[in-house]
Amino acid sequence: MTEPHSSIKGHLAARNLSYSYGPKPTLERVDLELQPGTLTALVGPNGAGKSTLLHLLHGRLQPSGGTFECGGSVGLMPQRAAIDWTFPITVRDMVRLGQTKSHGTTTAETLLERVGMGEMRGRRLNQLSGGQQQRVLLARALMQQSDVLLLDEPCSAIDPPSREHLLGVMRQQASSGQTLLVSSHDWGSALDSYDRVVVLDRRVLAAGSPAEVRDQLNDMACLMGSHCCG
Ligand SMILES: Nc1ncnc2c1ncn2[C@@H]1O[C@H](COP(=O)(O)OP(=O)(O)OP(=O)(O)O)[C@@H](O)[C@H]1O
Repeated sequence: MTEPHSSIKGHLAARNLSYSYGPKPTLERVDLELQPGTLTALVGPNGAGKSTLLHLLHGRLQPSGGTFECGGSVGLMPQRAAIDWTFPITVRDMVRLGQTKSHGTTTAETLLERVGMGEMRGRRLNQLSGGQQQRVLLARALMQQSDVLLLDEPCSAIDPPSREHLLGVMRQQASSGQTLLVSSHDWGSALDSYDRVVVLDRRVLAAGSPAEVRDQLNDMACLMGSHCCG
């Protein structure tokens, strides 16, 4: 007998998902499928609805239409701007706040080492640079040990070596079976860091491997009369 998708750990499927903050729809009939152990980029212009989609999938917002199902737990790494960095705690305590399982098998120290912040575990949050804040947020998100992890712009405002480091950590997570969906402003060859890419602008405009998505967008631009396809 075929196993229903929703019971497969780390599988997530959304069908016709819609959401509006006001009279104008923010998301319209979004379909999305994430396979276990994959790293997917969610890209689109400012205001495309990327954060809104992540909050729907995390259960913080209720969809106005459509359904989604997920096999297992869902964690979220919020945008850096959503955090009060003046809160008077250390880096290590901040990461520990991510622990949602009472018998978690990983420690804040281990995760801080993985994101390259081991030596800064005793620092106060208000002493961190933007890139260091992103590393701490990733470590805190990994503390949740969720089956699916949604990351809201984890690579914004960081230097290229830090981006490579964080993407390397995300890739290791996917290799060990976690499903990751990463909202990003990456474009061009930077998309090749991901297994799959979903392009969102209120609706899903394209989805597939990085090469397939580039082709789909090129075809669309050609249909609209742009000169992109040479
Ligand atoms: N709490 C809110 N109340 C009303 N409108 C909102 C709210 N949050 C977001 N919006 C609007 O919904 C739309 C989608 O916003 P969202 O933050 O999901 O987009 P995004 O793709 O993540 O953008 P960015 O890349 O700039 O972070 C935008 O027009 C935004 O102004």
